Amino acid sequence: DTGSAAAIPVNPNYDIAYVTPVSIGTPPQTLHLDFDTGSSDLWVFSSHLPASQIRGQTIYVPANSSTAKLLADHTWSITYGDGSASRGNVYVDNFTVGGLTVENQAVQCALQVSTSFTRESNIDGLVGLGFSTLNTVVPKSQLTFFDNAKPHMDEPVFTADLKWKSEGTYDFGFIDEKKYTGKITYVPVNTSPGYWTFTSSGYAVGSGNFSATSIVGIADTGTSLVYLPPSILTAYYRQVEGATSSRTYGGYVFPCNSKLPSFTFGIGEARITIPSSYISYAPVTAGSSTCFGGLQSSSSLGINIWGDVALKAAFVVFHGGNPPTIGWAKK
Ligand SMILES: N[C@H]1[C@H](O)[C@@H](Sc2ccccc2)[C@@H]2OC[C@H]1O2
Repeated sequence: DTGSAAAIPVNPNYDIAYVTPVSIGTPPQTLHLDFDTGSSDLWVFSSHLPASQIRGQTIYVPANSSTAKLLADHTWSITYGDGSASRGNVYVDNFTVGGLTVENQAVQCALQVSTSFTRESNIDGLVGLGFSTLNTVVPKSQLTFFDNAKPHMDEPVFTADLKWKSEGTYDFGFIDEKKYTGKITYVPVNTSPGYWTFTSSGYAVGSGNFSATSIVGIADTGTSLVYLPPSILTAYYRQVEGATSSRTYGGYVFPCNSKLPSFTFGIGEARITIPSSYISYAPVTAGSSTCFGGLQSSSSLGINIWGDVALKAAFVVFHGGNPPTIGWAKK
């Protein structure tokens, strides 16, 4: 089996997150979910939520699906890196992404979501594509859509072709040669943390020399920005006129009309360059002439994160073989 579905920016001006249409149940209910390689719960806004927590999202109504079955006495509760959270109960149902169907997929229904989810009216839930060891369902943890689909896939892979301010694609079960140029460089993945954790071989700021240094980090489609060690941030932002690390805005900001260098990171011998336009991320508040950077410090996170700002500069292969690997190509 294979599948292919759109990755649509939730906001026309800034790539905060991307959503992908999925079908759940019988007859099919279409929701737009945030595919997240940084977590492993598949959860949806549901008919179990209080109306006060819903603001335009589409809800999944298990009662309207003839194939939905409650997983009795199972619950889940998750808190994300940005402090957002949700919790609820669990059904299994048919789950289809871009023509690829998994029967009896655990669909975690929200009974409670935090305000940052309520505020994001274009996200109807998440599809965790991290390793199933991170799934929060108790007493029995559940498998991700990828783990359930893998045995039926032509190849045990999914790929991310995210794009700057435009619609990209998630493909499942195949690698589309038309979506990238040159070769795909694969590097090992450490699955123990439960994320797609890999080691980058170094970085360069603009046209500067490449600094060979191992950077352990995760590829996280659910995180908007790139979070790296402070030393790398200093090296980057000292090239940006008027850049400062702002306590007010919680990160590096600069005048929106400042000239920004590109940022290159290494994957083995290969190099991926993030264009400067991706790094001038967004005005700190609507209409402001101060902009927030797409590269920020990971010092408060305890983990380096290659989020959408980096991922959309590449074609990324999440290879679920034994052992899993991650592949990066220019496009
Ligand atoms: N893996 C990421 C996850 O997808 C999001 S959850 C989320 C929260 C609000 C709005 C949209 C998504 C959160 O930020 C970083 C990390 O946790």
